[in-house]
Amino acid sequence: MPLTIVVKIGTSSLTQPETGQLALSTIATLAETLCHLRHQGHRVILVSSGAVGVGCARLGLTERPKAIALKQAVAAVGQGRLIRIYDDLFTTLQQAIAQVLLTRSDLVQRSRYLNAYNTFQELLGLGVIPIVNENDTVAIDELKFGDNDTLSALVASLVEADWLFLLTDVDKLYSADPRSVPDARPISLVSSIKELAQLQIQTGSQGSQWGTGGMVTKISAARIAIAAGVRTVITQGRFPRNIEKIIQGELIGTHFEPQPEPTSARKRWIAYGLVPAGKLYLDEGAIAAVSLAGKSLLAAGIKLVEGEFDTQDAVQLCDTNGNEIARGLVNYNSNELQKICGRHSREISTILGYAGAETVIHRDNLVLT
Ligand SMILES: Nc1ncnc2c1ncn2[C@@H]1O[C@H](COP(=O)(O)OP(=O)(O)O)[C@@H](O)[C@H]1O
Ligand SMILES: N[C@@H](CCC(=O)OP(=O)(O)O)C(=O)O
Repeated sequence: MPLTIVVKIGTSSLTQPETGQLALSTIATLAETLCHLRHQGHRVILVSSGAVGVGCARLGLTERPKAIALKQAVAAVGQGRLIRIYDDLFTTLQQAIAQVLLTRSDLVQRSRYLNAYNTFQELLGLGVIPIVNENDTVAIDELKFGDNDTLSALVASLVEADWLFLLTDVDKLYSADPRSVPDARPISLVSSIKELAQLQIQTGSQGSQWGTGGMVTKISAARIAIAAGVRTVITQGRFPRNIEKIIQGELIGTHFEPQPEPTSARKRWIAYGLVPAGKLYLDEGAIAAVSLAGKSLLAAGIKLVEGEFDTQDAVQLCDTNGNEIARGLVNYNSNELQKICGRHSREISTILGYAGAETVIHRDNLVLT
């Protein structure tokens, strides 16, 4: 059966750690592997980092720039070179590729989200391998994926992929960073989001010299993907041929089993496509109603409202410590909610002077995170 496979490769696997130069043999083997998967009839998307790393090598910069404008300029230099290298390799293998550069705002607006979906379907239907990266040169801070682990999970969720491979410079996930904790325990299988929380994995604060997110963004990417029903694997980028072995059933790397009942596409868009504009802090009764009983959120259970937002914006629902439990689309703006929070639904029309919706967030627009 044809599978949809998303492969994400990080800067740490694309470049040589000592020099920052491209790891050509890895990239060539990756291209061969992806072509092989295409020949077997599978639909393949590559999410490739490396624009900033390659741009730095091209310009002789010895470390990743911190200033935003410089990073954006460097990415513009690197992305062109990166795609040229991919195009040369894939052309040799007679495989068409496409460059797809996305920003967060492309997934925020529902019409653009659906448009991105249609474009991916069209490319995959044509047998093309889309090569995706964040459009670093124009992305602004508030509307950024920030890291390609998250981007790849959102793409995998968008196209409802069967597999997401996160290729990196460690062979699998460990209980702690194996670089600083040599006896960290390797983890081969994570069978649910609940188990992931119980494992209490230590990730340290950052990734390798050229990587951005480290393991923390891979774990949150895995959560997004498995909620969408995508089997996710963290494995070593230096051995791209392992992808085929893994699909054939070998337990290489760390596998995250997909949730048996994936969240619907619209709810995934609410949870991960949209950027939340505010926070609602709930009391215990409201948390139980929303998270255990699957009910809508009423004004009475809201203790505090944070941020400025409009009707139909996405907000985070949190416990009193600020831990997020859900996201949803609000039926009231932040000014209205300041006035009605903690109050019974029947009081709303008197407080506001007009009749509003009975629920603050209807359960159809609410998704547990
Ligand atoms: N619990 C952990 N298990 C494995 N690796 C970890 C863990 N915590 C932190 N790391 C670090 O994450 C790094 C990979 O992240 P990163 O450099 O961002 O890679 P990439 O460029 O592939 O996205 C590894 O080199 C490793 O040192
Ligand atoms: N978009 C950036 C990559 C961001 C990123 O997530 O990098 P990495 O942690 O190496 O996967 C680039 O192309 O340099």
